[in-house]
Amino acid sequence: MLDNLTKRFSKVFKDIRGQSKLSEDNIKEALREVRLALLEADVALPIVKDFVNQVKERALGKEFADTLTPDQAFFGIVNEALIELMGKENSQLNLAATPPATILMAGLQGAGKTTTVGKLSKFIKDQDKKKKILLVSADVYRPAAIEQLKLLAEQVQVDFFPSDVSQKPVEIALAAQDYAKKHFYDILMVDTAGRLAIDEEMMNEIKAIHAAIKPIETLFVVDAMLGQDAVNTAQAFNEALPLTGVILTKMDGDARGGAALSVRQITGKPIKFIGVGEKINGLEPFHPERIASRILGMGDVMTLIEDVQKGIDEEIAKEMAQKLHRGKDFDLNDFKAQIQQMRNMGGFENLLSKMPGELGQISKQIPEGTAEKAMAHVEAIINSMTPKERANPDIIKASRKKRIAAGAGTTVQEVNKMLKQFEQSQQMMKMFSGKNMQKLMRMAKGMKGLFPNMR
Ligand SMILES: Nc1nc2c(ncn2[C@@H]2O[C@H](COP(=O)(O)OP(=O)(O)OP(=O)(O)O)[C@@H](O)[C@H]2O)c(=O)[nH]1
Repeated sequence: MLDNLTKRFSKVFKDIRGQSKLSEDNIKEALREVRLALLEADVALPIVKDFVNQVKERALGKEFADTLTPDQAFFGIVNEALIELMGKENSQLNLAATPPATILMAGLQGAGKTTTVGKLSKFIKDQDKKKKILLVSADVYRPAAIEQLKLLAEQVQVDFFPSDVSQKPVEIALAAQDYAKKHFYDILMVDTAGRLAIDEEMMNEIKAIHAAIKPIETLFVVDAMLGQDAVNTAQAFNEALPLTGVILTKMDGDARGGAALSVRQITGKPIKFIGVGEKINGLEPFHPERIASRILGMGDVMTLIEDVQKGIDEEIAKEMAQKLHRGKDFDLNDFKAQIQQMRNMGGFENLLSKMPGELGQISKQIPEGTAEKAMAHVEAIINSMTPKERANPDIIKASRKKRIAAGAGTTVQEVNKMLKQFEQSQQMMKMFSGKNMQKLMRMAKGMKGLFPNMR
């Protein structure tokens, strides 16, 4: 996803690195790279021009904090401009209607509409299991489409309102809405027929459905891989129907990213979700700042954290199973290795402070150097133990504790405190092991490339 853009943008900041300040002359090449990156991504020329001008104006017109190097300042400007281009913040699904909150899905054939109805039902259910959802297909031209939706409804365990090809689309939608009202559904999702291209008949049909059921959300589903074409069809639909949002599908296959960058600017409507795979859980809310972060090679830290959080239970379960299997616990040798790895990534505080959002804020509350000092202290104590003691701290007797303390230049109390803390942190350290560690390493590498001054 967005690989080409990320590669292109990695070149942008190289020329500025090492400069003492930003000037018209030394940002020229970087601006040219930004322009090329966006054009290659299939962003429309007027948007590209506007974007480059804005970045230029901001780069030359602002005083920056002394703590920022010019490349960091330029990076910040580009990041901000990308986020604004994509609509600043995540635009959530609006379900604030007298039930049922009706969602109408529109789009061309093969865009991924039906699949997205299934994914969206799962997304809503995952957030609130109690939500009662009803799905209906008004696609009377393809019996297979009705069947496909029925199967999806079974898969995500939501209800399905049957329809058949002899009925009129508006009648189907109205009957489903009536049924949903009478049976107290929270949400009704109406899937509609797609065509190969925009034609008047299809537009009239969907306009009639829209007028009849008055949906709270009218979502346009479009294949991101179509680039500018995706944006143009979204615009055409938007002129015929008051869209409330766009869902870009197949972002997993879209290395260019042009649609994600231009939909908001051209249609004025937010991208609410992106499709990132064929599977039923392949749907993510669209967060402009996270996408900007990916484009700029920073990885998607927030989604990474969510993944890590989601992964904890699984990790602990796996670790427990392995422990039972080999009869070995996470020991001080592992603990020391983890501290070392953390240091290789630039240190715990450093990592934390480079993370955007809430985590970045947390780092400001920790007095500088505290975490690093504590880690160094712990490491010194571990270093003065024998390998056997590290593997099994329980064998450490009082006399040995004295010598360990002396070896590390500390007291027995400190050794005891550290052993207690170690016990408590065993669970936490597992979070930074295996798969999660690899993810964090990748993220840290991305940051190091952009901030060469980082420790
Ligand atoms: N890789 C990938 N494939 C997707 C995504 N979303 C949908 N697809 C695939 O795109 C194809 C078309 O999806 P459908 O849901 O059948 O498309 P549709 O818009 O309902 O098509 P019609 O019913 O013909 O209008 C299917 O093979 C889906 O698996 C996505 O986010 N990523």
